Amino acid sequence: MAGVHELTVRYGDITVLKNFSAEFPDGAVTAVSGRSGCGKTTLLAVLLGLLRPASGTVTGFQRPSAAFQEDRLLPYLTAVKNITVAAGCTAQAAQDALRQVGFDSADSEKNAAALSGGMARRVALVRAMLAEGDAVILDEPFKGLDELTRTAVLRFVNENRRGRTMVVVTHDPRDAEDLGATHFVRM
Ligand SMILES: Nc1ncnc2c1ncn2[C@@H]1O[C@H](COP(=O)(O)OP(=O)(O)OP(=O)(O)O)[C@@H](O)[C@H]1O
Repeated sequence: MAGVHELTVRYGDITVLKNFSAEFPDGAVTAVSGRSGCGKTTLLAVLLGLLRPASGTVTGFQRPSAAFQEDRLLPYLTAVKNITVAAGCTAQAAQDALRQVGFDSADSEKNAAALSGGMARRVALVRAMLAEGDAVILDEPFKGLDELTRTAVLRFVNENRRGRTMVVVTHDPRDAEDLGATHFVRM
């Protein structure tokens, strides 16, 4: 069972998480919710090993992949390259995946810096889903996507989860349901 135990996280003098514990069952989808600013993204950063807690332990999450709200793409690589470099897949696999989430071949060859916000979001999600690893961590994956695009992305995520443990931050109960969440963490 992956999880965090008695986690305390600080930014300077500000304590964001204090003795926080949660479980993320292996192979299940866990939806994480809570008011804005309560520390959801901070929790994800700890799960990914990007942020060191002041105290507490993290178990599981040996090789997680992630898509953050701000996408974190390499701006001067194409959409396809952003995926192949990080996920270690072929260009063909990246192109096929991008097509499934609504890209045409010209968009796939644009630099990330030239993509719209919703396109960059989709590249980041495809990258996270195609990456090898034992867990997938998604922060508000459908935020700002129109309904048709959301449907395509949702299908792509569900078809490419490969039974991995997934942690999804979302305010929307519909996201949790559509992703098949069976566990819920309220922060
Ligand atoms: N790098 C940082 N330096 C200082 N404070 C930070 C930093 N990152 C986040 N915080 C603060 O930590 C708190 C939790 O932020 P976090 O982004 O984890 O919240 P959240 O629950 O994900 O919010 P939202 O739902 O709005 O995305 C906030 O008060 C935020 O201002």
